Amino acid sequence: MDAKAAQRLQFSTLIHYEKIGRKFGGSVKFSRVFEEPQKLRVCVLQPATARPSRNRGRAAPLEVYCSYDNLPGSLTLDSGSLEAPPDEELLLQTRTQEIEPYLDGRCIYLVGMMGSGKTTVGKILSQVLGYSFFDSDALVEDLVGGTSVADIFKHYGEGFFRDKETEVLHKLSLMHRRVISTGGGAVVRPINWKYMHKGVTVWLDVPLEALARRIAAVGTNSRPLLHYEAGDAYTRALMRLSTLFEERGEAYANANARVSLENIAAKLGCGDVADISPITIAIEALEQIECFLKGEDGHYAGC
Ligand SMILES: Nc1ncnc2c1ncn2[C@@H]1O[C@H](COP(=O)(O)OP(=O)(O)O)[C@@H](O)[C@H]1O
Ligand SMILES: O=C(O)C1=C[C@@H](OP(=O)(O)O)[C@@H](O)[C@H](O)C1
Repeated sequence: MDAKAAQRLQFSTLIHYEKIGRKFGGSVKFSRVFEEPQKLRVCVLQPATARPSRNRGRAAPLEVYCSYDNLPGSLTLDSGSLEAPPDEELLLQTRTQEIEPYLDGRCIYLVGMMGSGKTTVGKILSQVLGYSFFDSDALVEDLVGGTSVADIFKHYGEGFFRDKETEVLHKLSLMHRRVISTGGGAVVRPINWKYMHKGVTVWLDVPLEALARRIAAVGTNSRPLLHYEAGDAYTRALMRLSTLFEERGEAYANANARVSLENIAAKLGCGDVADISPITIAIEALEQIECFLKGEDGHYAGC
């Protein structure tokens, strides 16, 4: 290492890292330009003593080690506190252990608009809870001899689909230890709420623009209610989702717990809800479920 570089490395203030924030996977950025950046090696470690906090987003101490390629060993340049994402998997498990006794085997029903992540988040929750996962759309398809949702709408109409959906929810209401991803429109029939309220209902509340982006990315083949509008895929999805949300917004609010991606983004200080991982959403769902369940027992924790 040349003398100039060595001198620089002695100043811990040399490195100004910008906080990692909620960019999952994280990165450390330097505001200084190093003369030979290609030779600089930076290693950021989370010491074993830094346990994931109950409070996501809280700063966890990280150690920053720097060395130059040609320097044997590494020279500790700086250590301090960076906002780093704690180990989300571990946090998910911790939160699960905390809520499971309160859940007492009750099913979890995820409700929300098409594309809100009910299936994605539902699978994570079922896995960590050791519950079985069911997708009510898939159960309706089975009930109609393996006919796809799109074909059921096409050949038999929406009313027929809704009847089958109610039948499926009735059957599920007699079961325990299941996480159920419901269809986006399951909330419109009051009878469905009677069945779903046998378990705990959770509304995944995602901004419509984010939903439209997701749906535009995967297409609308499996979602017949999005087939009608003209325009590009994003605009079509957004227009149709907006109309549906006007009709259903209030119905979603019947859920026992609400997981708002906008609220998560605000809590974690991340600008775009698209940066919120399904695991983070699952953790928030567990926290909101816990609030609801503790409230039921008279020990309201404050959500
Ligand atoms: N947190 C997330 N961030 C980004 N994309 C997501 C997230 N959750 C789900 N998705 C994607 O959005 C699409 C719809 O998700 P899905 O779980 O099928 O929603 P739903 O079951 O509510 O219709 C899928 O392509 C999925 O990969
Ligand atoms: O919002 C709706 O009315 C629907 C949502 C779909 O489920 P997902 O929310 O799983 O896409 C499916 O049940 C059907 O296409 C109708």
